[in-house]
Amino acid sequence: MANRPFIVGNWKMNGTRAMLAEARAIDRGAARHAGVRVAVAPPFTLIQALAENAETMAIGGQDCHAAASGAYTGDVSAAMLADSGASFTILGHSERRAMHGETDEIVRAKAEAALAAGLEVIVCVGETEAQRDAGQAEAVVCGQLDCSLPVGEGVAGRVTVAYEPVWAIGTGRVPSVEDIGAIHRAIRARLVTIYGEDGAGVSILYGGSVNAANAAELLAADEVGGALVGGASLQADSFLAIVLAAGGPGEE
Ligand SMILES: O=C(CO)COP(=O)(O)O
Repeated sequence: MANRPFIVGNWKMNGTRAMLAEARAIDRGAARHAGVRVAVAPPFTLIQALAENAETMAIGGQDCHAAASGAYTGDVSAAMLADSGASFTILGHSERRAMHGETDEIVRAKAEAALAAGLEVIVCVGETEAQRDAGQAEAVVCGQLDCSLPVGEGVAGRVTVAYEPVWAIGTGRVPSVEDIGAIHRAIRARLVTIYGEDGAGVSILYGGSVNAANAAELLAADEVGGALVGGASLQADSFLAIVLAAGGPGEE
């Protein structure tokens, strides 16, 4: 059976307790669209408050440390995320790869730690504009999959891949539906190489300037199993419009 469409809001470094009402509105909307799996990844400081109030949506982190505990000032472990009520974490976002020097190897170590703590993982991959212009998008993305995905028995069922072309994040620019389909097909083929037949069941999300107006078209591209949404996830209205586009009419 195909997975439910998966729509994930990545709040990045946005949100204080003033956002709790918005989160509640998203959760109520998620309850009306049971055909869609809805999740929000707020900053660490809001995970517990959102998780305590969420009835339908899943709550996750945006990163975790690879170690279980220790002298890592400012970091948060996967077990701490789980303890706060998170059920998943995003890993290897391009902003962390670029601004925090996260390599594929670091992302894989974090993913292994997250799985060990009982979390699901959303592993992000994506090429820069220069890499796309050089015709390397597919090779870059497949290399990231090869080296940053966790592997092992039963792992594929707890992994989601998010394809986020770096040049489409926060820019309002999106690849053509054909280009999204082509790279998602390549990702699917690579997932099958990595995970065998279990790779066919891994959800692949598209991320990068997804909004209420373009969601239906982007979500219809080949092998797109949902969306990882930044800016448009910060308001319940625009985020729920994307959820609606993913699942068709709800009960409203
Ligand atoms: O990076 C993203 C989600 O992880 C995408 O961000 P935007 O939707 O703001 O482009």
